Amino acid sequence: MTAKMYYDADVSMQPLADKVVAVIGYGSQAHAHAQNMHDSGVNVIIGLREGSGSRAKAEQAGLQVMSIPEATQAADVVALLIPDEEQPKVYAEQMAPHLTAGKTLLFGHGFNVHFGRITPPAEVDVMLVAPKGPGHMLRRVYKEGAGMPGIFAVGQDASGHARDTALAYARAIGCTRAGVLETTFKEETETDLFGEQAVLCGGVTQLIQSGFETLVEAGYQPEIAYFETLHEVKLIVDLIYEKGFEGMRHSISNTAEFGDYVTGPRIVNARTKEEMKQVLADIQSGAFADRFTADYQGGFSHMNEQRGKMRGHQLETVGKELRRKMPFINQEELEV
Ligand SMILES: NC(=O)C1=CN([C@@H]2O[C@H](COP(=O)(O)OP(=O)(O)OC[C@H]3O[C@@H](n4cnc5c(N)ncnc54)[C@H](OP(=O)(O)O)[C@@H]3O)[C@@H](O)[C@H]2O)C=CC1
Ligand SMILES: CC(=O)[C@](C)(O)C(=O)O
Ligand SMILES: [Mg+2]
Ligand SMILES: [Mg+2]
Repeated sequence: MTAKMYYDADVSMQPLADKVVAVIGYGSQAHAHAQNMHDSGVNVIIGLREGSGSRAKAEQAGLQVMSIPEATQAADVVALLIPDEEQPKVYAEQMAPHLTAGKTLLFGHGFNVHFGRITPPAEVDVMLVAPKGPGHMLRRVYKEGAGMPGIFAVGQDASGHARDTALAYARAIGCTRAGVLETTFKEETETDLFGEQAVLCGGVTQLIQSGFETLVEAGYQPEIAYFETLHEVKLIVDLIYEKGFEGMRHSISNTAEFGDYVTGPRIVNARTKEEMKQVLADIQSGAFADRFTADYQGGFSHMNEQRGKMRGHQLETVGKELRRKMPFINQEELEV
């Protein structure tokens, strides 16, 4: 192992002991950070916009809610956890005037600092703590007593002890239970964007959808196609997650393993990897960030078109019905 890994025993929560931490927002990451820190004994307050629909949910969780400027003013550490595209304006108008010397500004992703959309003042500590997974799962695994790996970076160390604050925060949200390591804003931003686009979100959904469509278009029953190309993904991935490729391949049949070696490289091939390199180049150059910002400024027309397209897809409608009959699958709406 070359990276220095940090676990619970390596990290003190002392840097947050007499501090107030404001979490700005109460969405996927924010509610998980806030509730995990609250359960870890940190003094957490929430900053929300006027008329926010999340106020009641945060208060129900026992958290004190304020306006964003008030929370920024009241806190020692301010975690900005609203959508990346919304951050620059909210930061400039409601937070920057209250970010006085000695405070800490913390991000869950390096996007806005790395791409120059937010430039914090020199007298504050600037850091990121990025859990490697969705916010709702960050909360779920914490409640189960487990943790989610995370990475942290110090962008600016005005106080001289920014690293200790970042590590304490990573521990408070449960990341040091699973393993934490140090990165830079650049490395976190580029690897996170690449991972979610090429593999985790874009890659996985396209692979599932193409497999499902291939079977259905060939006349097979959509329910079988759903079980085969979507439901079972989790079962296979759980084995990879627990035991790596070799452990997964130990569990599957020799027939499946042979087909895996023969067919895998036909589906994800040298062209795919070449394309992945282009995707990474677009991320590194800022071209993807510009495209994302432009779509946001145009009312997210591309994003909304894509959302609409998938909503009525057979993969989704059949899946919804099948999942309803599986009581062991969490049937509750996501908490926020
Ligand atoms: N989603 C994830 O799992 C991950 C996210 N991240 C990073 O975490 C950050 C937050 O992302 P995510 O959790 O997905 O965000 P969400 O989309 O879940 O954020 C929603 C929250 O942001 C608030 N909000 C939205 N717009 C505004 C605005 N203009 N003014 C004030 N509040 C606003 C909403 O307020 P209201 O409640 O009033 O509607 C809501 O509380 C990003 O930097 C992201 O890259 C990092 C790792 C994983
Ligand atoms: C969940 C997570 O890690 C992502 C995919 O990076 C994100 O939601 O931005
Ligand atoms: Mg991520
Ligand atoms: Mg991300």
